[in-house]
Amino acid sequence: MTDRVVVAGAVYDQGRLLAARRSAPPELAGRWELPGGKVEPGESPRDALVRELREELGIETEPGERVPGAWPLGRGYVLHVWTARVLSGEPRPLQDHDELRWLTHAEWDTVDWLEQDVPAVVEALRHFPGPDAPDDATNAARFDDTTH
Ligand SMILES: Nc1nc2c([nH]c(=O)n2[C@H]2C[C@H](O)[C@@H](COP(=O)(O)OP(=O)(O)OP(=O)(O)O)O2)c(=O)[nH]1
Repeated sequence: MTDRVVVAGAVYDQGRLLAARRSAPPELAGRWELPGGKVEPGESPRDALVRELREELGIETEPGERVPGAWPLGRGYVLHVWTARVLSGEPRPLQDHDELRWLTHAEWDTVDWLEQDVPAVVEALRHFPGPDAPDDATNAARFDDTTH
């Protein structure tokens, strides 16, 4: 049986990556992750990501490129990561999280990531625009060209 996909966002803004601290379940609470959730049957990963980021953080986002890789989470789940830029809203920990933090590249390892997220975050950092990127729209268009 194929693993069920958990899609997570490497949400970036001004060269920083958004990290979210889980508030549940107890075995994951206090650890940091890339926000997202399970892809529902019949749903595209991009649609799932937009939905999860809206539900959990109250933001509207545009997914960019799929970060290459697939990270096993155990119990029949696998983590896929997409870059995503914020279109509107200020992220707030509405559901599943109790703290959010914007991290610069240099700060990426200053939070206690879930172990399985570490390789995903490292890979994501190689794929999201740094602070010197020309502008978000240009990057989003470039990513769209290369991902499908
Ligand atoms: N969202 C997310 N989940 C992760 C990451 N790393 C990781 O091990 N997980 C695990 C935690 C959860 O067991 C599972 C995702 O479940 P979730 O609770 O976020 O998904 P969901 O919003 O769809 O939840 P639900 O419908 O089951 O309540 O994957 C990550 O970076 N992001």
